[in-house]
Amino acid sequence: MQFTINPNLNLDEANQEYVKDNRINLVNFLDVEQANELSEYMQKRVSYDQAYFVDNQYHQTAYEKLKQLNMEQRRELMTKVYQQARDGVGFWYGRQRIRYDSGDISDQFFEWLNDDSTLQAIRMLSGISTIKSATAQLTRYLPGDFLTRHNDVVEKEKRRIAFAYYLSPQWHPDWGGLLQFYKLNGMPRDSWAPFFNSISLFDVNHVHAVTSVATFAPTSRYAISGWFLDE
Ligand SMILES: O=C(O)CCC(=O)C(=O)O
Ligand SMILES: [Fe+2]
Repeated sequence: MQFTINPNLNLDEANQEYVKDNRINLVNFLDVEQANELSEYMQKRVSYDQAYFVDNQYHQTAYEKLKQLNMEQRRELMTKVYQQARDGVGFWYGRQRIRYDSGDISDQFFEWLNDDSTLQAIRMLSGISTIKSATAQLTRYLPGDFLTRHNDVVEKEKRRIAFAYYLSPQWHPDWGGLLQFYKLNGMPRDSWAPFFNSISLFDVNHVHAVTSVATFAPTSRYAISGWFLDE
C-alpha cells in the first residue's frame, strides 16, 4: 500500500506551529482508508510483547507467556512494576517490532516513513534539514497500561523528533492514554489525546508521559511510534 499524507496539510503553516514550541499535533494525518487498514491490522493481526521495567531493567515478554503466570506470580510481578512506577520510572504496555521485509502493512508503512518524500515533509515541517531516517514500533496500551514521565533523548541513536501516530477508532479523552507534557521542573502542562488518525510530533527533549488508560476504557490505545533520526 502507498500511504499519502492529507493533501490539505500545509507544511509551511505546520512549520510555523512546530517552531513555536518544537511540537505539533496533526489531525487527519493519512487518508482515512489507509488509517482504517492500519488500525484493523494493529487490532487483529499483531501479537504484542509486554514491555515493562522491574529490578531497574527493561524487560520484554510475549503477552501469551505472561498470561501463563499464576495469580501469585502475577501479583509479585505487578507489585514490582507498580513500585518502580511509584518511584518515577515505570512502564507497562504492549509493543511489537515492525518486521522488515515481511511484506505486511506495518512493514509498508515503515518503508513509506523512510521514503525521501516523507522524510522531506518532516524536514519541512520541523525545519530540521538533517533528518535522515525513521524508526518505528507498534504499541498497544490495554486498560491500566502506562508510561511514566521521561524524555526520549538517546544520544547514540541521534533521535531528534519523536512521533506517535494514533490508530484507536473514536478515542474519548476520559479514557486516559493521554500524551501528557511537563515542564522541566516536573509540573504538568497540556496533553494531547490519541485521536484516530492524528499524529504527535515533538522534540525528544520534551518531558512527557502516556497517562494510564482508564480501567473502564472499552478499547485499547493503539499507536505506531518512533523517532526521526539524524542518521
Ligand atoms: O504513544 C505516545 O503517545 C508516546 C509514546 C512515548 O512517549 C514513547 O514510546 O517514548
Ligand atoms: Fe517517549
